[in-house]
Amino acid sequence: MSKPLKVALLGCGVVGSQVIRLIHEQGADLAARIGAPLELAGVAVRRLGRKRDVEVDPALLTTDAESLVTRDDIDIVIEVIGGIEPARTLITAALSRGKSVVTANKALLGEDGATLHEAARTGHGDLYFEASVAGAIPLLRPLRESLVGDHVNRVLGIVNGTTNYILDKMDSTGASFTDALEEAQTLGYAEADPTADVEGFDAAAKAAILAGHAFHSRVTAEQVHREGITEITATDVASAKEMGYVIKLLAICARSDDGRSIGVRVHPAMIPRTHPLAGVREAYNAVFVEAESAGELMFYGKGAGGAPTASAVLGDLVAVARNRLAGTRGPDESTYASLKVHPIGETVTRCHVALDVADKPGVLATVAELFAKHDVSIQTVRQEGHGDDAQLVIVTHRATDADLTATMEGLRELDVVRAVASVMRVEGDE
Ligand SMILES: NC(=O)C1=CN([C@@H]2O[C@H](COP(=O)(O)OP(=O)(O)OC[C@H]3O[C@@H](n4cnc5c(N)ncnc54)[C@H](OP(=O)(O)O)[C@@H]3O)[C@@H](O)[C@H]2O)C=CC1
Ligand SMILES: N[C@@H](CC=O)C(=O)O
Repeated sequence: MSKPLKVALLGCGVVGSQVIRLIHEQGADLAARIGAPLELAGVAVRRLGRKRDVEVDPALLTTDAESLVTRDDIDIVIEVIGGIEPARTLITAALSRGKSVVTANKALLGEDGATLHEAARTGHGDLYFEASVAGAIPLLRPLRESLVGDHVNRVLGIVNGTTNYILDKMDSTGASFTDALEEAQTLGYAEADPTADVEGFDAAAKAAILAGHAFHSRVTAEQVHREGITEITATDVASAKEMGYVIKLLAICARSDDGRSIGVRVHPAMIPRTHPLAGVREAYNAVFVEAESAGELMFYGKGAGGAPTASAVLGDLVAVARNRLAGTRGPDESTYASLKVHPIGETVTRCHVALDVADKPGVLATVAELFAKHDVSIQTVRQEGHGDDAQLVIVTHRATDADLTATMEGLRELDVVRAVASVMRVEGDE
């Protein structure tokens, strides 16, 4: 057995406290799997004297994270503080000194992953971050390693537990968005300020990381088209249900038809109730990967929570510890092939639209003519109600988002259309 590897932990909150618990409870097993014991050498927090969810030796606690990560005797740094700063400065300081880093920080990787990967490359250390996307679900390592010889065409999934919980409650109980959000907050899924979840920022950061690994390209969260779920009403959810669909917040990363660029987007979409993603309930996550040779793969599990996320952190911890002992590094992510991210207008998608109209001759013809003018082909059209209260419900074939958007704008200006009652993308049944 080699001499102990010294670990510095930055953050002792929801995830950090569970990391400490696992290191303590499974110390002997981890040592056997690694070939050296792990020694927790310091824990950086914001406030001393706060009650923790795990017992921590007070002598290990410090508010001086910078001194901890730059200590010569530290081998591995685990960052579970979150946010951009000071996390970025601390991680780069550790990597540039040749330490290995494990992080769960999707916000930072989504905003500025390139800086971290470059620091890992020049410092000859490891940067592992399985926990940053979909918590406990092994997803990045399969993309980084198992599927690296294949050609991924699409990654499609539910990567935010809070929004999935809210949409699932709206679907199963008829709750309003506000009531479902309140329930998610009571259960501890959503933060007191749930903006990052409900506005899609969290999912967009994860989509950027996923797309980067699936397509070996550099993608930032800023390049991800993002729409949240705050505008979705109980009526939208109920009418989707009536038509055999369920609304989910999806992250979609897809190669363009000509293979020369990728589209990366996060938005609510209607999927058929028979689609496997429709069965993903509560705060669970699930991701489909479609690869040329492997075919369709589905990953499912807990995307959030202290213990599930700590499980992914521990997996990375063992991997970087083994690498250090073997004097090697994991895959180098700093030299990406560069597929460009195309703008949302070039993305090909389908649309469901409900129009309030009067039930009289010529209305359907005028509406159909507008779709044709913008090169959007209609797949199905159905009329509900009659007289002054009629509604045309139209589902399109695949068209570019630019053509669909121009069609929706045109519909709002047509005299025969009293209101565009709802517009939503449709995925999963082409
Ligand atoms: N919670 C989850 O389900 C998941 C979280 N993640 C990611 O894991 C990371 C951690 O999340 P989570 O554990 O929920 O966050 P918490 O807010 O629960 O914990 C953050 C910890 O960081 C400490 N901290 C904050 N600022 C500093 C600082 N400047 N110096 C030293 N310590 C500091 C806090 O100290 P103090 O306790 O004193 O305030 C706290 O212990 C984030 O990147 C998050 O996105 C990823 C997947 C799931
Ligand atoms: N807020 C996230 C948890 C961490 O990634 C979610 O709800 O999925």
